[in-house]
Amino acid sequence: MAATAGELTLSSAIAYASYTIITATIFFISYRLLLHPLSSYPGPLVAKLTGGYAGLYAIQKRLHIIIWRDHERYGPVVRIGPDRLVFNTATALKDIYQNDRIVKSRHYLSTTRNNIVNVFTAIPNDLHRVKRKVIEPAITDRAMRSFEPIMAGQIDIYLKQVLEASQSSTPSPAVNMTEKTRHLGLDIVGQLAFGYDLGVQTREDNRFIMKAMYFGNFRGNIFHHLPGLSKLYINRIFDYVFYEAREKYWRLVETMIKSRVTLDRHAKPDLYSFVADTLTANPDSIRGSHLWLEALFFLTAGGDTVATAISAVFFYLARNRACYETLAAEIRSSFASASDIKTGPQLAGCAYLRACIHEAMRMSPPIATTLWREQDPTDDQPLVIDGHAVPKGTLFGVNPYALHHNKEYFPEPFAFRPERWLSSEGGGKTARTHDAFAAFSVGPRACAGKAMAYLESSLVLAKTLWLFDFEAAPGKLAEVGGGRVGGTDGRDRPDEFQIMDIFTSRTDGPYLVFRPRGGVGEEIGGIPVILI
Ligand code: HEM
Repeated sequence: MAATAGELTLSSAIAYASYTIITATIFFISYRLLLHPLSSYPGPLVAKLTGGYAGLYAIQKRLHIIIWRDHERYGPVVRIGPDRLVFNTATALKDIYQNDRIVKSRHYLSTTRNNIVNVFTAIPNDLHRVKRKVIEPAITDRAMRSFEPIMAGQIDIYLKQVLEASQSSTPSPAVNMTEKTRHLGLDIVGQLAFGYDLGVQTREDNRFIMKAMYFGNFRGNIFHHLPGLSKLYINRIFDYVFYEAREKYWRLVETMIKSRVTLDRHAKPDLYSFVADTLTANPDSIRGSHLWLEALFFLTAGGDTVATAISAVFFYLARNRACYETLAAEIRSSFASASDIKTGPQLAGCAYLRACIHEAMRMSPPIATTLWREQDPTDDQPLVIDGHAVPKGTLFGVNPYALHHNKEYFPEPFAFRPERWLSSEGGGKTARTHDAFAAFSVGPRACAGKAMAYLESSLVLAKTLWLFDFEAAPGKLAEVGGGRVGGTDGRDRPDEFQIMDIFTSRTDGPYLVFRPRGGVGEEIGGIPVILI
């Protein structure tokens, strides 16, 4: 039967549409593979075509492993998305992060509301300098010396709890160090921000903060890698699902600020005492104020990261007995009592302690995500990174986990060897090692809280080792935190402390069993430490 004119028109329209779609697809694929300014850079085929490659692994919280694997396959520069390059050398680290012609990627804004920014999300370098100058004095070495007694008070609570666990058989004496150090980290940063007692170590009621931070970071990391999502309806879904946790958290931060602004600015050695003149907040409209925005970031930056570093050291010490013995000997010969452990030449002289902290952060960085950067939009000069011309509009960065596992800088990258950080290894190797250390990033946008991170981790580790001996918990609990033999997701090394990359790193374990050291005649907050 002959086709009608209407049917002919419809089938021609379908055929026309199909040809158009096929031609556009072929053009799109050819462009991204052959004509795109980054087409000459190696990388997985799917990554050259779509940002979904990195996005998917970001959702799976293991993009750091994939980037490391891709560098092993494709070399020191990899095209990890249609418009993204990751580099894997110390030279690139310097070229990117210590370069005034480079700014943070525009996608940092996808985690802001109404484009109101804080020190972390300010994109232009001059705006960032202003913001950094405001908060930095609160976390310098000097500020830490005033804050140290308060930090030590919180650490005493942690030590008492470890002591109690060591003396109990029900519940199990095993302590989950991720949980313990995270509680401690939050209590310390609450004190540091607004002299506020969050009481996370001792009470349940504020522990929801960890969940709220988790979702905030995870969402932010997904948007860094799939920025289109932040503009879609899915953002509202995130808001809806996590509304309750976020709202509760925001109310708590409001309470913290309100209770602090009523006191004299010098009443406590906290962030507020440094920023009160510059970052004012009207008690009736705290949300959205600059003080509020800085506080939200400050609490996450300080509360989430140090715990990962400390748990990682515990994990690796429990599995590397020779390192444990060396560190214990250093600490126990440097101090006369646990209460002597404080900032000073003795603590600064504990080189092996510092080496253990470095080595643990090398293997399991507390921030393992690529910190994306781009050329300043106002700069029109050609940009070269590690000898490669990088077209404008490209996002680029170095992934800390991948660089920290690059054999060029760190032979046997999956072995815990604190000695690699000590000058006694000789041959100028340590300078090369330090040049490739990216845990705190480098340059003007590097971590402002380094002094606090080293102080907190040094005090916790040194005091713990002075007072206790410890080992991995017996049975299955000993495996928590490590990889699984035979795993196909890149997490197959039992002796590697696994991190879930959600911008900051999430961890679990290690579970440890503690034993108070005999004969040290020590007290923690008035409780005698007795060998049982
Ligand atoms: C082991 C612990 C820590 C690690 C590994 C770490 C790592 C980092 C990294 C990699 C950045 C750069 C982020 C980016 O470029 O997007 C950063 C920024 C920052 N960190 Fe830390 N951090 C730690 C602890 C702390 C602590 C305890 C504080 C204090 C509360 C802090 C405050 C900050 C601030 C204010 C920034 C923003 C700096 C700026 O943009 O100028 N950090 N941190």
